Amino acid sequence: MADLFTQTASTQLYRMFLAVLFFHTSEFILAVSIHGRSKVSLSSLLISRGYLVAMAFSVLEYAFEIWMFPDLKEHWGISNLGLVMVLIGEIIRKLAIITAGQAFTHLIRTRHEEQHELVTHGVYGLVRHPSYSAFLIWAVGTQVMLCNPVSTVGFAAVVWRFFSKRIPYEEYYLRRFFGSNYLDYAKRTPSGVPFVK
Ligand SMILES: C[S@@+](CC[C@H](N)C(=O)[O-])C[C@H]1O[C@@H](n2cnc3c(N)ncnc32)[C@H](O)[C@@H]1O
Repeated sequence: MADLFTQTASTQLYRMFLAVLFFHTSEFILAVSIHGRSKVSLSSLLISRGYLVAMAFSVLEYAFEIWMFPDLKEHWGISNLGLVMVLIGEIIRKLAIITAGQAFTHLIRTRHEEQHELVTHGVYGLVRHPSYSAFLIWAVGTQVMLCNPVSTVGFAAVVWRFFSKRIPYEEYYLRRFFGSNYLDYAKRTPSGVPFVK
């Protein structure tokens, strides 16, 4: 376990800690500034039990591998690629939240509210679900950054599965709210999540 205190481990784990802290804190601050403190709960930090289990697993994987296979963590090209993915994911996600503004709710709307307008500009002109594409890139990036092979595949599979179910549900309501406008938008704009139409 002394291996956990090497320069490599402290740099990689510190980057991971900063990435997670920045992601959730900025998510919460943005939600409060867009919707107001009274409408934002701790769930806006996007921390669920499943998420905590996945993060704990990734740290355990890291500890095990740096102990048993320390050379695996010395692939700095891969680790830095993960850092770039984390930064790209952050930027796209925040652009999506700011672009959608009031339309961006952490819980999927199932009732149409008068002020809810269809957003098709900015990053929403490139893909229909920019914040989900961004989260997928961010989450997988955290594991690439740690050079964690098992969690890289695991995070990709779990996050993809989550969005592959969430997108049809979310779009069912968007079609009800915006009718042919949403259908036209969906025809010309990809979902942004691989293999989800
Ligand atoms: C967590 S946000 C995610 C938005 C989008 N799926 C994304 O990945 O950027 C979910 C909320 O955004 C709303 N929403 C999603 N796409 C939208 C759009 N193009 N215009 C307006 N509201 C949208 C949904 O009604 C839902 O309440």
